[in-house]
Amino acid sequence: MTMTTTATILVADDDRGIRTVLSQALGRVGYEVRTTGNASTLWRWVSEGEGDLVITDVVMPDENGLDLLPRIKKIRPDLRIIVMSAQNTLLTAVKATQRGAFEYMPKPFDLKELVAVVSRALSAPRAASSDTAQDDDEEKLPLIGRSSAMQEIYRTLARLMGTDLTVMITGESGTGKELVARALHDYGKRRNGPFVAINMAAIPRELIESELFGHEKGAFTGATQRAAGRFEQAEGGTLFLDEIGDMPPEAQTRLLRVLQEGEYTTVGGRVPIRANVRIVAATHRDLTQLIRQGMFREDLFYRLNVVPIRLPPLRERSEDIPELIRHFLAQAGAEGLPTKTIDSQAMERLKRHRWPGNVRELENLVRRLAALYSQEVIGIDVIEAELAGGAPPTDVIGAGIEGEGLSATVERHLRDYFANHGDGLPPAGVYDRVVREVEKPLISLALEATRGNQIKAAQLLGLNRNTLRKKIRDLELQVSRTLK
Ligand SMILES: Nc1ncnc2c1ncn2[C@@H]1O[C@H](COP(=O)(O)OP(=O)(O)OP(=O)(O)O)[C@@H](O)[C@H]1O
Repeated sequence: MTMTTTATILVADDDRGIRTVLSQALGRVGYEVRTTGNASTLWRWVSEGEGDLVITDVVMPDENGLDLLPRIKKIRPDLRIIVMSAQNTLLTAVKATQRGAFEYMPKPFDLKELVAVVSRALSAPRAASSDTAQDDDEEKLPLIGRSSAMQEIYRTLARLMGTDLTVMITGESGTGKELVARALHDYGKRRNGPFVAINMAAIPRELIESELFGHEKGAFTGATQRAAGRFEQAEGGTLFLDEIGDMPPEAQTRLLRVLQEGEYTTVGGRVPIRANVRIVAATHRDLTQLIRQGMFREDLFYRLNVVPIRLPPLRERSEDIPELIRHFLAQAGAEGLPTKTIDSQAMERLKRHRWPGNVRELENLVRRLAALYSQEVIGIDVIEAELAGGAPPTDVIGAGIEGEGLSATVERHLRDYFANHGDGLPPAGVYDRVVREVEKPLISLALEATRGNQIKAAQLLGLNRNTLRKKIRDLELQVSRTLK
C-alpha cells in the first residue's frame, strides 16, 4: 500500500456524533481529519484545494451532499468522495455512483469497513472515472424497501453499475429477482441495449437450445427457416437467464462454452458467432444441492456465480412491508382503483405474516384490497379474512378452506364485498373484475403445471388454444419468461 497515513480527510456531516466517531477512528490510523457540519464549508475547503479525500453525508442543513458531487468532480476530478447516507434508497446509491462517488456507505456502517474503504480510495489508481449516466430526478424507484438487507443490495447494485460482471441472483420465488436483474440493466452501462429475459422453466426442454442460440433452416423437424436466438436478440445488452436451475444438461454445456470462449453457434450452424451480452442468472433453487445431485454443472456454476446477490425472503425484512404496501396501493390508485389506507393494527398483522410468496404475494393481496373492498381504511378483520383465504389450496376443487367449497368461498368474499357497500352499490363492472380475479390464478397455475406449454395448458383447462392465448394477453400473464 502507498503511504496514505499523512493524507487529509474532509468530513461533512451535520451529526456531531458521527463527526466525532469518524475523527477518532481515522485519526487513530494516522490520517489528518477536518470536520464540518455543513456543505458550504466543505465546498470552501475543496475549492481551496484542501484535502485528499472527502467523506460526506447526503442531507445537510444548507445543501444536499449529492448536489455537491458534480461540482466537486468538476473542479477536482481526482478527489475521491465517499458518500454516507441514512436516506437509503436505491436511488441514493445509484445517484452517488453516477455522480462520481468512489463508494456509497449506508448508515449505520461498520467503522472498520469505512477505514478499509478510505484506504482503498486513497490508494486506488486515478483512472478516468466511468462515464456518468444521465440522472433523472423524477425517476420512479424500481425497488422499494430500506431494510438493511435491501440497502446492502442497493450498494452492490451501485458498485456493479460500471461493470459487465456476470451476476447470479438467488432468492425465494417472488422476492424480486427479475426486478433486480432489470435494475442491473437499467442503471448499468448497457442500459441503451436490449434487456432480454428467458425463463428456463417455462420453455419445453427440447426447445431451450434453439431458443437461446437460434437455429438454422432445417436444423430439426419444423425448423422451416432460420431463427435468431435470445443471445442474438440481447446483442449489446443483457440476457437474463431466469430459473437457471432448470436448464437441461446439453444447454448447460453449450452455455458454459459461450462463457469460456465468448462465442456460440446456432443449432445446426457451423460458424461461431461472437457473443456480446452481459449475463444475469437467477434461481430460487439451491444450486449447490443440484450440483451434488449431478443436475447442474459445477464449472458452469462458478462461471455464473461471479457476483452472487441473495435476495432475502420478505419475512426477514418485515420492516419494508409498510412502504411496499403504500407503494402498491399508490400503484393501484394510479390504475384507477380507489385509494385506501391500512390501519395500524392491520399493518402489524401484515408485518407478522410469513409471506411464503414474498413480495408477489403481498402485491396480489394489496391489489385485492384495492379492488374488492369499499372501505377507505382497511382494518384487521379484512386482513385476517384475506390471510385466511390465502391458505394453501387443497387438491380437490370444491373442497376449499375450512371444508367449504370453492363456490362457497367465492360467495363469502362477494357477500362481504356487497355488504361493505352498505346501502350503496359497488362501482360498475363487478362481473369482469370478479371473473378476472378467478381466471388469473387459474390460468397461471395451469401454465405453471404444464411448464408454460400453452397447448397442454389449453387441453388441461378445456379451452381453445386461441382463446387461451387471448386470455393470457388480456390478463397480462407473462408466459415465455416468467410464470406469474
Ligand atoms: N423490492 C421491491 N419493490 C417493489 N416491488 C417489488 C420488490 N420486490 C418484488 N417486487 C414485485 O413483486 C413481484 C415479484 O417480483 P419478481 O418477479 O422480480 O420476483 P422473482 O424473485 O423474479 O420471482 P420468481 O422467482 O417467481 O420469478 C413483481 O411484481 C415485482 O414488481
